[in-house]
Amino acid sequence: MSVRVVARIRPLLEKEHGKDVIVRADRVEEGKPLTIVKIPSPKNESEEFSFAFNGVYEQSTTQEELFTAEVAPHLKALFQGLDVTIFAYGVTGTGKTHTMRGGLKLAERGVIPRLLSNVFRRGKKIAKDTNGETTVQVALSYYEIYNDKVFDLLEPPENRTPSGLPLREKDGKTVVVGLSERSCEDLKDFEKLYIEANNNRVTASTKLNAHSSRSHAILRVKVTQTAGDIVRESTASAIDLAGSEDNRRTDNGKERLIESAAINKSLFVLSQCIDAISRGDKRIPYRESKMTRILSLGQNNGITIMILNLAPMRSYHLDTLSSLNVSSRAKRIEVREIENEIVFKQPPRTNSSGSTNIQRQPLRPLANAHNIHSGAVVAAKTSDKPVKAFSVFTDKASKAVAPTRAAIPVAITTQLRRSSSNKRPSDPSEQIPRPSKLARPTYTSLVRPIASQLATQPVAQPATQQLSIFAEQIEAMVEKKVAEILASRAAEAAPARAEPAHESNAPSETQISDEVRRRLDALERRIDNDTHDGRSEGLRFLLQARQAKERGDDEAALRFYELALPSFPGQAKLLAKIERLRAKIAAKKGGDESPAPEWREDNRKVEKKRERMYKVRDDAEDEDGTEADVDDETFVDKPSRIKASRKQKASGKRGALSDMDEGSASPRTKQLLDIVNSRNLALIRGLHGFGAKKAQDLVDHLALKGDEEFVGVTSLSQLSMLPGMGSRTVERAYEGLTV
Ligand SMILES: Nc1ncnc2c1ncn2[C@@H]1O[C@H](COP(=O)(O)OP(=O)(O)OP(=O)(O)O)[C@@H](O)[C@H]1O
Repeated sequence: MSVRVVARIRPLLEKEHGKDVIVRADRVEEGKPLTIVKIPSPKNESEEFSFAFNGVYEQSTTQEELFTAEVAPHLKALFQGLDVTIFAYGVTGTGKTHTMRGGLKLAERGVIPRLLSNVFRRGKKIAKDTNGETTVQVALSYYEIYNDKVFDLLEPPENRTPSGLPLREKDGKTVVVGLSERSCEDLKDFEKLYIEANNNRVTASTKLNAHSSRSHAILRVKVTQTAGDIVRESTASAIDLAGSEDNRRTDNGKERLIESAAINKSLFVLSQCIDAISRGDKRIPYRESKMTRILSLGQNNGITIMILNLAPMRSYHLDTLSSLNVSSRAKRIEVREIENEIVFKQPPRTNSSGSTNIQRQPLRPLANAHNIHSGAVVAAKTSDKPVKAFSVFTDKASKAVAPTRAAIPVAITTQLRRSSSNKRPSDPSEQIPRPSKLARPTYTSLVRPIASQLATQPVAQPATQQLSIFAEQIEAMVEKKVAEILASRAAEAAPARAEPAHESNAPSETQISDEVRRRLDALERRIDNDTHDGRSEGLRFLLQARQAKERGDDEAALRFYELALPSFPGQAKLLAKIERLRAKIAAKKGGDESPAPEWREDNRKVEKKRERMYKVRDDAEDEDGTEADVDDETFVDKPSRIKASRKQKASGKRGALSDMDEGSASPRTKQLLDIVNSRNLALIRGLHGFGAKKAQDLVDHLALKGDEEFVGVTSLSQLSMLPGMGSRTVERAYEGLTV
């Protein structure tokens, strides 16, 4: 089945009454359901573009109608073991959150509460119909992707680590490591959890939406049906994507602008993925943003429903065209529907009642299952369909041919019809001419003028090559534009910020926490840069344990230390920590009101540790043998990698960089620094040894520096000291440059 894409046009809000409405729903012919969205051409009002969808919902559509038509029919499949994904896509302020979450009143409740209500009802019915032989358990996880970092919404914000939770591929699915999961008994349970969790979500008021979501929110509802020792598990995912926005219209301040850049970038990657799939490319750029990795459009086995939210007014004209363009292509993604395997319970399953369930229960292979559909089986059964996990309906002739620009779905006016030889026969809705001329989905409207400029330039290269250059150019230009805007805003704000110097020499609270955060960030980046083996995962747990201890949350700290143990088996120091924490927690639970001597000792240690952290020494060494920050690393590698690299830095390595800096007039040094200071993502990514992440981190870091009196990176040594850099990286970049 292809991804089902439906469009929902929201009504005018009170303040919008009297505005010019330009988007309307239509049907292929009288008596048929609404499947077309019509919108005038921005260049010529008398021309109208038509976009075909699997369903179109008018302004008057209620929450219940949408749910009943689009989501309810898939509940049966969910209980049959299929995963179901529903996501809302669209420009900011078009009604995504309204559609997914909705209001508190019964009639206004959105897809998510209705989905849960139906899941509980169906679960109860199954238990009743089987006289309790089959039990149905529901567990939730809920997280957001904010500035391309994953944060658990079921945990309080103060538990967040600066770089968020890591992702990992497991059994062909992307999982968030360290995500908590809560079991949910009934709708009341869910509502309490959901409302609380939504308070943790990052939202803010922007000029275009008073309650704009600044993150992508992903709710996963795991349904586990157990009958004797047979367990069937499936997941419904409901995703409320943040909206793309035109920063010329938002008047966004710096923070909103950075968020906006992250949102627009991830949505741009999503549109690139959709394009790549619909072109039949081998390489789909999922990995370029966390959101697309998680969404894995077209790669998830199961049912996917994309709801495109639209605002009907003229003020959204170009944004609406852009999202119509992307979504109408998404319709062509084909997904295999494969049930999750049934699992035979061997040792009794420990189900997810705890607050931390690190990863999905692995599905064990089942030799004698009669109702497993493996990909191959399904493909064999449907021999006329491609074996790939996703594919695009294309004309035979175009299959072997490299896609050209003309092969990409294009918009044409209703007056123009395809010639019969050009028709796409496989999809009836394709009888509706597809729109063209429009700029391809753009990263943000910041780029639109650039994009249209590029789009109208004569095409000299082969079309495929030109498309990729086009995307890269857009990306590079947007990065540059965002950096420029940030820089100019920072420059404007600078005089206003100039304040009298602090009278005391003591660092302020914010300075301190910034410094601590920077160090934690640096450690986390190192973890991120490590390969995703057990060791880096272990390190991450150690980091989380340490942060939990800092907060005084010993139980969480213990949990994380225990989770780290498999990565560092038999480590005496780690075991000792775990023992100490267990004893401490047991003593606490024993109702001992006055702190035990051990407690007091620990508190003193925590105090000491805080003092040390606040001093923000570079050499975070453990002087007195008590638990210090780097303790956790010292039992990871002996001798500590950090110590070794510091020594290196202090001696030879730093010397090498200083040598390169010596001739700061040296063209190569200058060239490298120029590239860095350009903050141009594409250029920085081109440096030897810089991957996408490292380049992005550097650009982000430099953007944040806009706050300070920062003139740019002036030496290679300085560059090597920036978070995530290091002397080796800088040397490699330097050596890789040809002047
Ligand atoms: N179908 C609808 N009926 C009534 N009001 C709606 C509808 N859709 C959206 N709205 C209203 O429009 C406003 C914007 O909607 P919403 O916050 O859901 O947009 P959004 O797409 O999630 O925006 P963002 O991406 O900025 O988070 C809200 O006040 C919401 O209540």
